[in-house]
Amino acid sequence: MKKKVILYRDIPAQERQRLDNQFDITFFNGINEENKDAFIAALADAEGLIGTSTNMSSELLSLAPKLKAASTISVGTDLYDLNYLTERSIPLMHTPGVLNETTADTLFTLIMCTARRAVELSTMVREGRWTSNVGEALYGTDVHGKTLGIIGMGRIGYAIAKRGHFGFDMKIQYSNRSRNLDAEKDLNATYIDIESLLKTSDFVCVMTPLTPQTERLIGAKEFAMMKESAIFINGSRGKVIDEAALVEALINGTIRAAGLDVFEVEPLPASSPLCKLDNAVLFPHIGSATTETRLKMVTCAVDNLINALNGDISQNCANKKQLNR
Ligand SMILES: NC(=O)C1=CN([C@@H]2O[C@H](COP(=O)(O)OP(=O)(O)OC[C@H]3O[C@@H](n4cnc5c(N)ncnc54)[C@H](OP(=O)(O)O)[C@@H]3O)[C@@H](O)[C@H]2O)C=CC1
Ligand SMILES: O=CC(=O)O
Repeated sequence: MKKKVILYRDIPAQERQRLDNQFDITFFNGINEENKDAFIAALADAEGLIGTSTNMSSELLSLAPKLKAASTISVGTDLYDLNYLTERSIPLMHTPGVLNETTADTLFTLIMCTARRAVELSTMVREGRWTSNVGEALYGTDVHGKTLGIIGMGRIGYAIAKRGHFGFDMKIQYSNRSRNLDAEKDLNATYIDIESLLKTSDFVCVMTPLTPQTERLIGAKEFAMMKESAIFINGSRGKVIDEAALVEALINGTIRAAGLDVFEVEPLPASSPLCKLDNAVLFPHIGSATTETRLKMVTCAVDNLINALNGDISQNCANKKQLNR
């Protein structure tokens, strides 16, 4: 008999077929108030879960007593209660690596758009407010030759730094809990403490995972440490920063601008004060959102689930160490 698996996000047909070949699939196109009861009912028999963008609390997961493996179509694992899964010896599979370059492209787009005020000035043109040559009040700031500080120099941080170093002749500095020797060797990156990084970087880019240690890592105190000319970029998770403090910093001129792909609440409500600020560039969490990369992520997540339900968690298991397997 095929194992019962819940697919809670629509995926391309060829990948769906691969799941159907192996498992008895119950499909939900996202979980919402209307289908939540049906989802909860399906959890009772599910041995596998695959999808993304739904908060999988321990409360919800406790309704899946037969669960053997979960596979998230993301590298970030923060939507799952990893400790709870580990207590139950359930592996959480994720998709590291396949999205590094695309996500770094997105983050570099935020760097360029904020520095050159691309969205603000494009809007000016579209609205017929371009009436004379752009003067000093609307000048941008250079990216090339500046100092890029990366908080969270992991796979994606490295790919962003690579663009800065090779493409824009930027000086790279970074802050992690441990050193990234590849970045130091390949990109001449300097390892410094977070406070020094905040004080001396022209661009501060956050790329850590969301964990209890990184929640609200950057708040009012940290924005105050940054240069007035600094541009702040967040591609990690919204809760890694204090969003209200960022709004204050942008309004008060504590820092120059911010480029954000992630928010405390997603989708970002249009009523957010961020939406009123010309010096904030806001993307709808599109770090990895290209056709090519999203397909690679789905393929990876499907492989991961098949492997995990066959007892192989050697690749891409987020809690492998904790499971001692
Ligand atoms: N916007 C988007 O669409 C996307 C967002 N993401 C987000 O990016 C995150 C990072 O992905 P990825 O690069 O693959 O992950 P990695 O694990 O490769 O990198 C994370 C880095 O953060 C560092 N880090 C962890 N905790 C801390 C801390 N407390 N203080 C300082 N540094 C810390 C780690 O180094 P060390 O352990 O030495 O501290 C590591 O270098 C994901 O978890 C996800 O949240 C990912 C993809 C797309
Ligand atoms: O935010 C995206 C991810 O893959 O994590």
